Amino acid sequence: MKLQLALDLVDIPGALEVVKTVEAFVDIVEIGTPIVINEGLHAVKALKEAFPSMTVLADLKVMDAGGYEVMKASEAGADIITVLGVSADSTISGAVEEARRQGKQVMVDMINVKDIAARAAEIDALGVDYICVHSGYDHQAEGINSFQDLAIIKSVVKNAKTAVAGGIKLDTLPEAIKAAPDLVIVGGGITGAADMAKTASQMQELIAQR
Ligand SMILES: O=C([C@H](O)CO)[C@H](O)[C@H](O)COP(=O)(O)O
Repeated sequence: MKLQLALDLVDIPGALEVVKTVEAFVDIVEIGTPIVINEGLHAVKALKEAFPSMTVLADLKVMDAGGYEVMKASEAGADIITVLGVSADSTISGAVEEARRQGKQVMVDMINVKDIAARAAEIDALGVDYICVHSGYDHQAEGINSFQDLAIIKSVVKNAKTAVAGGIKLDTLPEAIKAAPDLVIVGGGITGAADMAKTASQMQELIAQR
């Protein structure tokens, strides 16, 4: 099981500063959607240039033109690009085809998918690399988490790796770990901690103990 740090509410210098602090304790760094909106794919490029050996995920939440957007993110240095599970099969397949051409990976974000089991099975058959259940900021504000959805996708997904995201903190991480995803994604649970490195290191310890 791997740990992904999601960077959302920072600018490029702020993102690089956080990664410098926690790089020893995270496996993947995500340039989150808010950063992409504020800074564009320059943020992906800056992170990859500063940390060339780090796996970088661009959280573009692609909804259309999957092939083109995966191509642009790949050119900027992204290793993994997110596409929405609610988008058309052709968008997801286009993203997968382009990712294969570029030697990159596609993560499908299941945010707002109504029938998680049925859609996860369909998406798994499209050859994506990761399927991620995600309680976004708006759902988190309503008190919704994704732990139950994680158990559901674990029961239907045969090929893709599974991931979980959305409001995970040090105290709720054990619940996520229990369902054995391949990847746990944490944003504010690390970036909002008083000691980011200590928190990320404690998270890795919990993951190692499973
Ligand atoms: O994808 C995210 C969100 O939709 C904002 O774009 C976050 O990166 C994801 O939820 C992880 O961050 P936390 O919820 O703060 O752990």
